[in-house]
Amino acid sequence: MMTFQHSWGQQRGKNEDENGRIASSKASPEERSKATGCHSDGRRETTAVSGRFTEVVQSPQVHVLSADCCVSEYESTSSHMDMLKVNSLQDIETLPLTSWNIRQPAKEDDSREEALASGGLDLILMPGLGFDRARNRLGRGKGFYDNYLERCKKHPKGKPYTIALAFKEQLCEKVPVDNHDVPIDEVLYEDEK
Ligand SMILES: Nc1nc2c(c(=O)[nH]1)N(C=O)[C@@H](CNc1ccc(C(=O)N[C@@H](CCC(=O)O)C(=O)O)cc1)CN2
Ligand SMILES: Nc1ncnc2c1ncn2[C@@H]1O[C@H](COP(=O)(O)OP(=O)(O)OP(=O)(O)O)[C@@H](O)[C@H]1O
Repeated sequence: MMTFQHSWGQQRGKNEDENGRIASSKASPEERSKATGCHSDGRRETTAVSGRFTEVVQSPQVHVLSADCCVSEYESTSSHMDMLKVNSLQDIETLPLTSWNIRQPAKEDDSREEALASGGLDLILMPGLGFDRARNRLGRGKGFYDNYLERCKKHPKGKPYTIALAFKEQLCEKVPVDNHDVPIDEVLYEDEK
């Protein structure tokens, strides 16, 4: 089983501030991977889900956290993405695959609640091609997540906490970012060895 035992978190070291930020490139995902030295060929990408948690206290000793889970639904012709509620693991596993091999509800499936039309989100597990120590994220270059986080900030719940799970191939020296890029709150990564 894969474990993510290390983290780059909120407390930045002295070399982990935003000094090194450089302009965003308009490069393709392949060019972006090459330029940053991080490698993700789609076979090792951690999954993307988001959730809203409810604490159910069963007894003073037992706390159960229940979560409403959502998956992304992106529009390939724009930078618009929604987060739609899923009902179970089996529900996720039976969603249709897009041309990018991402499972998401079909366009005509209007039965699902959108997170920002209801209670908002507590947490997003962020996908990405690569991540650096300043917790910058290299995405697929369409701005889906940065735009979605902007929308979250306008919701009463505010911006959800963001965590990325990174395989070692996805750890980069420096990810190119611009003013729109929202740093990840915490990057959990596996052993770099
Ligand atoms: N698991 C997972 N879900 C995710 C993402 C992700 O990276 N991983 N996304 C993270 O954002 C969003 C989907 N990102 C996408 C980004 C670009 C294109 C796209 O249509 N690309 C162009 C080609 C671009 C190029 O190669 O230059 C195309 O296919 O025409 C599709 C989806 C939402 N859900
Ligand atoms: N909130 C925003 N408002 C306006 N433009 C934005 C916003 N977020 C990103 N952009 C623009 O969208 C383009 C793509 O952004 P970027 O390269 O950061 O995408 P990405 O994070 O890699 O993509 P994705 O989230 O889809 O994986 C850039 O030109 C960026 O300036």
